[in-house]
Amino acid sequence: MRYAHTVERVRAAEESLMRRLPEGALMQRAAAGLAATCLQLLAGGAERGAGRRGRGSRRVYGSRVVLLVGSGDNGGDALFAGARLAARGVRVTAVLLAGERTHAAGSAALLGAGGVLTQDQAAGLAQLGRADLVVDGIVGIGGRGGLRDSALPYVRAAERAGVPVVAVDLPSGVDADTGEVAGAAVRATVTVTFGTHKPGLLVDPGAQYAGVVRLVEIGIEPGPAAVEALQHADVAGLLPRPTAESDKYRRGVVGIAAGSDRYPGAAVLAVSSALHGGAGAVRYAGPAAAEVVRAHPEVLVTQGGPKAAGRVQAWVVGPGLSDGPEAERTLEEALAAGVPVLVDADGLRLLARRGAAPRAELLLTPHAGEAVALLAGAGVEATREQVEGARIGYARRIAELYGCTVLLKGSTTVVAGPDPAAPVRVNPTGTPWLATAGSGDVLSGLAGSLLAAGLAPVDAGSVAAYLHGLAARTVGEGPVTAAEVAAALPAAWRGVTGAA
Ligand SMILES: NC(=O)C1=CN([C@@H]2O[C@H](COP(=O)(O)OP(=O)(O)OC[C@H]3O[C@@H](n4cnc5c(N)ncnc54)[C@H](OP(=O)(O)O)[C@@H]3O)[C@@H](O)[C@H]2O)[C@@H](O)CC1
Ligand SMILES: [K+]
Repeated sequence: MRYAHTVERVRAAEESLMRRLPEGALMQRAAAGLAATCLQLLAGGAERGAGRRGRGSRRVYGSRVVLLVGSGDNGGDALFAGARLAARGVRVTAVLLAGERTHAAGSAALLGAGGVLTQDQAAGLAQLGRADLVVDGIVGIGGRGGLRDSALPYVRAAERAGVPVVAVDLPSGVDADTGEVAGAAVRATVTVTFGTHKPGLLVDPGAQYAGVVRLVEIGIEPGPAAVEALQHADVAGLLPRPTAESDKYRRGVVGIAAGSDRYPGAAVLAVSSALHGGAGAVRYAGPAAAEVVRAHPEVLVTQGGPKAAGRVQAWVVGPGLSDGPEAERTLEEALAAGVPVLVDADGLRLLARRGAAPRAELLLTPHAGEAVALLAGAGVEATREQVEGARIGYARRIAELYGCTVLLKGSTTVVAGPDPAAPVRVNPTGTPWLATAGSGDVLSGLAGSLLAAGLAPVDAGSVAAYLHGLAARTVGEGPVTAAEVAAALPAAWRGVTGAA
């Protein structure tokens, strides 16, 4: 598992550790880790961005590094790392954005190692134009709001230079706790973060600015995490494994109530994905029964609603369900079945109209637009942009309002359970190619299968998102169809369990 902690927890852990260490020891650990990454990039390491200087900048000695230095310890880290680089023969210029308020010991260390300090904008911009690497030490976990205007010309010049940008702790302008970006932020090639990940590095939009994230251990123990991201081994541990005694009922039977005369394809995709998602059997209830059985003869179908379908261990209700009294009845019957229920797509809009009625075994899988409808159903106004900009907070909010688990789909999918003290899961395997028609139906069928197999809603949702992303990548880097993603699920599954 990869964990991320709030600024509050990082600060508390830092204070407790600093009391036991000589002054400045933590900053030296941070600076050493930061300098190591910079040296690797200058030497032409694997993460090097599109350097326009080619072979010439592969040498460390004589290369040029510009530090953008703000008023706090984030700038201090940059200055001490700069001193280490200067000691290796790098030509280091620190552009001081906060004048007199710059970290004094850091400035002295850089000067002592042969580096240069400047507060002159023209000189700073000229240096950026010649840099081989830029270090963003403008602001770290002490930051509030987006980048300030005074920093913008430098950040733009660094972008124009087209050289690697290393963010210190987090890209300046990204909110450490939420990943929100108010206005502009630094776009980093690599972010070197200290002690623990910050939530804003793992969730979009912040994650998009962070580039490759490297964690430097500095010895802090920040306690319970705010955010966690599954890794292969975690997923392998959560996936159900049939035993010799397993029959289809023990493996889990999932019911799919999806599709309509207008949208039969949603039913076929959700069923296809449920079949590939490890369920012992799939039952289908709805008007697309003929299409479903033609595509998947092994599925037990009924034209009626969930009540007519027979026993299942979980229901998926909503994809392509359309609107109207029949759709409403379908949702009611699934909710009354007394088993875990995943509600998606049209089902979510119907649920929003009924308003919040807390149910722990419910898993809602909205995208941002459906999240807005769910919020409105509980009397909370928000726009799509607001939801997309602050995913963790809104997923938590809907989970709290509806007393259930919420999987908020999007550029970073996040899963929040009803317990506000538990960490939110963010999915690390997403790919923009998954933003394709029918992709959500595939995710629903898979998560429903996992619910039927007995996974708790948070696990079913986060494991499904993980495999869904991996499956898309398995198909290849490039356009994928939802049907291809569903077909690639077994390979993604094997990739995870085989690697564990
Ligand atoms: N925690 C740890 O374990 C360790 C932490 N370490 C390091 O310390 C860093 C935290 O340092 P910090 O506390 O000095 O805060 P920091 O982020 O430098 O900001 C300082 C000042 O910036 C200002 N400011 C605010 N918003 C702004 C904006 N948008 N744009 C521009 N400026 C803005 C604001 O001052 P203001 O101008 O508002 O008066 C604020 O007071 C941390 O990220 C890590 O790098 C490591 O050394 C080792 C271990
Ligand atoms: K920074």
